[in-house]
Amino acid sequence: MTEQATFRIVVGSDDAGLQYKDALKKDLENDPRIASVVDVGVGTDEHTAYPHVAVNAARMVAEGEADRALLVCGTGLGVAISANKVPGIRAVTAHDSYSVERSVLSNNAQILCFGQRVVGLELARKLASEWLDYRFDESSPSAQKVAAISGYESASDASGVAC
Ligand SMILES: O=C(CO)[C@H](O)COP(=O)(O)O
Repeated sequence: MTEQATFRIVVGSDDAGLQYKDALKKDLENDPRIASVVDVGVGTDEHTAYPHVAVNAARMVAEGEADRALLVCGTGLGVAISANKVPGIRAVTAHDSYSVERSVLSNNAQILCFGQRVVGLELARKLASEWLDYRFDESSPSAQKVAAISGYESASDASGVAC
């Protein structure tokens, strides 16, 4: 039975991540688990710095225009740091299978970041594919820990949420 297309994905990179972003985008466009792919750049010969691309993508997720984002820069670090500035966003850099799994199952992260200068393309493609199979379980023990993260975002509750 064909799995129902569920994810609306946004992809983005700086020029250091362009090659991987384009390769991953092509994979996603051919993946039956994907409903739509939006590319927020960069394009060829475009040199927008990673914070702007990452925040644009993260805002789309935070505002419900996309379900998840896949971001690439040289290390995968700058795009994650930038995306995490958007309230409600949990972005991680992960280059191994276990971390990718836990980024969803433990952290309910909506954004996965890769470093084109760090991980091989074939591994990145495999990790992106695995990532699409994971769904956060709101009834799991991890849910209250994720809620605690969100609690620290609230200006009115600087002490956070106990768990
Ligand atoms: O990896 C990057 C940011 O984390 C980016 O692709 C390169 O940044 P730079 O070293 O500041 O040029």
